[in-house]
Amino acid sequence: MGAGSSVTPRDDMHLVIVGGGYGGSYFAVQMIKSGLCKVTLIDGRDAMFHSIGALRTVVDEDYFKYLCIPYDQMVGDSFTQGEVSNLDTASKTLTLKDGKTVNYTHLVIASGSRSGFPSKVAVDASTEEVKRLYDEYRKEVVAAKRVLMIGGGAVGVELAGEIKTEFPDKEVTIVSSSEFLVTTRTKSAFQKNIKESLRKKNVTVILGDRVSNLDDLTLNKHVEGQVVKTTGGKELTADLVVPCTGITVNNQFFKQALAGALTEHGALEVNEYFQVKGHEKIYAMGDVTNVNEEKMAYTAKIHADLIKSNLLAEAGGKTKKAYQGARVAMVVPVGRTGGAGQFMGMQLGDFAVKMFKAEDLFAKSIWSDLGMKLPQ
Ligand SMILES: Cc1cc2nc3c(=O)[nH]c(=O)nc-3n(C[C@H](O)[C@H](O)[C@H](O)COP(=O)(O)OP(=O)(O)OC[C@H]3O[C@@H](n4cnc5c(N)ncnc54)[C@H](O)[C@@H]3O)c2cc1C
Repeated sequence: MGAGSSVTPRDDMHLVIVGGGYGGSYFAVQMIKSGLCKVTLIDGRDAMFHSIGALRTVVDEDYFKYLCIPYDQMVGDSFTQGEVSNLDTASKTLTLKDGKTVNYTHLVIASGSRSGFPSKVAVDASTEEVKRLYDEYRKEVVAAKRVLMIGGGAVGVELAGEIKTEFPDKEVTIVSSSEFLVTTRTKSAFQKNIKESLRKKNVTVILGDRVSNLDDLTLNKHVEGQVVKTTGGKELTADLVVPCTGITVNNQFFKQALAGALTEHGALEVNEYFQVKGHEKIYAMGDVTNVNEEKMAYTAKIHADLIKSNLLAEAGGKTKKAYQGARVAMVVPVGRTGGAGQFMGMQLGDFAVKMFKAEDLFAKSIWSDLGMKLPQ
């Protein structure tokens, strides 16, 4: 039992968490600390991928040491490595790709989302593989004089900023079909600030125009002089074209079993306690849910805190709390020197963004939240 805890351990409870991203890892650490029950964290990787730092690693080899947070050091024997391939809700069994099975009494689905490299990596990519991927990709970036991002969400903007900060002589362009950068959930002052931040770095931004010859392009590889065409009639030349076009829910293993709770986008419908529709003992958190808010590590952690306190409340016969939603906190670095942010109704400029996030991309706080010592 956790030190100083008044929780009565439940020997009949086995809490299994699928997905050790920002939500699942933090939740596992907290639940182990609580001493309530046996906890198993399952992930296909050997280490949590700190995706917030992924784009810095594209230009800075040194950042790699913060990128992969080893599960064995984080949760010890409570970790099982393997990609979950099936869920059977009748027998309460998960099957892993290697055939191994894990039974649960309570299940938390925190399998998150995927997006193209270099913002995320495969569910089964080892730390060694992740290092190799970024080392190789850095060479593609170094070789390209002209880099073009397809998509002006947070990933397109941040990657443009990282490349321009490290390599000011490269031509960097963002093409976005949306008229908004990052997300429509931000105020016009944020839009103005982020555009100004990109302008100061000499990033070319084309909004409200769509790449029309995607199928003809070689993506994520240095190919001298590719012509990127847009529906607005532009022809742009780039030596590296990077897709930065949004996220897809990781739902393969529960698609069938939880078909009745899937939204049209494949996310899981949850109630105000994060219980999956129609399943009292199955919870979901983070990017995999249909909660109508920005998909963020920050909100995944708030979901985790709520599920934890409700499991403890339930065990102690106390009243559960309903989710009240999270306020938008959007801080987008444009390289390590600044960017734009919107936080608790305030607009943040270069200095605040640099101090709050841009310098270390939350490496210190993420490692520390997981009870880990930051590598030197
Ligand atoms: C470049 C970038 C910058 C970002 N910056 C910020 C930021 O500054 N602040 C912020 O709050 N958010 C930020 N985000 C968003 C944030 O990363 C996501 O919202 C967050 O990762 C969601 O956390 P999660 O726990 O739901 O899932 P994830 O972090 O996606 O983790 C899911 C985990 O599940 C595992 N998994 C999936 N399927 C299976 C399976 N079948 N079997 C076993 N394991 C499985 C995966 O391996 C992974 O470890 C950023 C994202 C990117 C890409």
